[in-house]
Amino acid sequence: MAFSDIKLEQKQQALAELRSVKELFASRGWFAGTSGNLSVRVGDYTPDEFYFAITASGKDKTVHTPEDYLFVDKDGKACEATSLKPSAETLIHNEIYRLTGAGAIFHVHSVYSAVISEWFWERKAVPVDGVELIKGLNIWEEEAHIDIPIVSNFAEIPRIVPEVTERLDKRIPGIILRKHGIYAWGANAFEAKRHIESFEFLFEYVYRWEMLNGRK
Ligand SMILES: CSC[C@@H](O)[C@@H](O)C(=O)COP(=O)(O)O
Ligand SMILES: [Zn+2]
Repeated sequence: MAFSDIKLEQKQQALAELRSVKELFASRGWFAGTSGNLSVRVGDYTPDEFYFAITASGKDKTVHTPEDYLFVDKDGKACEATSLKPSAETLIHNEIYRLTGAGAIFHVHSVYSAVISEWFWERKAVPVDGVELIKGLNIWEEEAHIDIPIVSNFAEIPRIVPEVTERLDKRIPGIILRKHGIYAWGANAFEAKRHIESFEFLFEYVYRWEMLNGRK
């Protein structure tokens, strides 16, 4: 399927979803200092051909402008003539879509995710035990244990991609970049939002639990 074959309404819907999620996350203070990026996939999917709308790089995500988003292909290249640059982290979105076929991917920076990713860096995963909001990740076993993978935060994004390939766990709809933030995805924007909110809750829980226990 060529990008031009995708219906205009579908593209407009993706942009409307991005706009409303961006506004909500901004109201929570999740885009400090222009950080964070969001994307929603459009059209049919195969691992070799897909398209998505993504936030343009370096924008103030607390405001709406006509230059907030652009469409890119499976290589992260713009689908239409534009002076906008896609997010600097577009290749991470590309790899997550390629591996999972997700419908939306959201990335935010939070102090809790950054602190606990460093705290658990040696084990390369944040462990969470039996917390109810694990069910928000669509994992329904009682007293489930999950390990949320952490990958390196290299300045060159292409160096991060192979770690995402290696560490992404299809049962867990998220991956943490060390001292950076969370990527969460889902079949659509509704699910990706539920996942990122659940992760952020779990990070704060784990942080507070570790503090309470005075772990060394
Ligand atoms: C300004 S700090 C954040 C960036 O380095 C990056 O991690 C980020 O999340 C936003 O980059 P962007 O290129 O705007 O998508
Ligand atoms: Zn980031």
